Amino acid sequence: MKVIKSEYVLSAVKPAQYPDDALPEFALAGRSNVGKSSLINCMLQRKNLARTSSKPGKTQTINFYRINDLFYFADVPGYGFAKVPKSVRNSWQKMMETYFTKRETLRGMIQLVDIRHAPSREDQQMYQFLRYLELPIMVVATKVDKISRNKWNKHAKIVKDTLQMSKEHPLILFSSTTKMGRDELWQRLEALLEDTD
Ligand SMILES: Nc1nc2c(ncn2[C@@H]2O[C@H](COP(=O)(O)OP(=O)(O)OP(=O)(O)O)[C@@H](O)[C@H]2O)c(=O)[nH]1
Ligand SMILES: [Mg+2]
Repeated sequence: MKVIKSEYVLSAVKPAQYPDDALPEFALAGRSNVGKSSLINCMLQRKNLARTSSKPGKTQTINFYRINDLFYFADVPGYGFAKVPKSVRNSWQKMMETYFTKRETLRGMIQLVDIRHAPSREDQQMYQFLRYLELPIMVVATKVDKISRNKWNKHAKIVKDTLQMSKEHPLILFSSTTKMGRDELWQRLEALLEDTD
């Protein structure tokens, strides 16, 4: 996709605040610091449209980005971040559960895992939860630039096996640093946008 226009629209913590123009939407999911906001910037070739940080817990609201006036990316807070108080974590979790289950315009989910590590229990739970929603899922194994090429296949297999990934769902090896996987993810997203139009 040629990105002609990409803009931050708004941040929401509850459904009444979500954009209501009914454009299709793709949401990110993954633990804190895995690279969700970085992936959005990489896809849009924007350095700092979505705010990133080397410290986990940067994204704290659901942030909506509109692309080519055609669809949205929704950036979300990550899970598994121990350093915020439990009450805050619980409210994030509720906010996310509401968003994932109630958002009718969701056309697909991009679940990120870190290629370097076997998916955590929370990653596994998230994948199961997304399957239950019956939306298209793309699993993105990111930070591929951090391991050597001869380990990619082995690590990809660990991701697939640990998540018990369905053959329906693609695993895309990705790096926001080198842009590896960017074209493949765009192809998947474009196909989903065309599918149900
Ligand atoms: N080497 C490398 N670093 C990455 C990659 N993607 C993200 N990072 C780095 O990882 C850190 C976290 O990235 P973010 O995009 O802020 O992560 P996030 O998932 O949005 O985190 P939260 O908002 O806290 O949930 C930053 O320091 C990024 O520069 C990647 O593909 N390769
Ligand atoms: Mg973020």
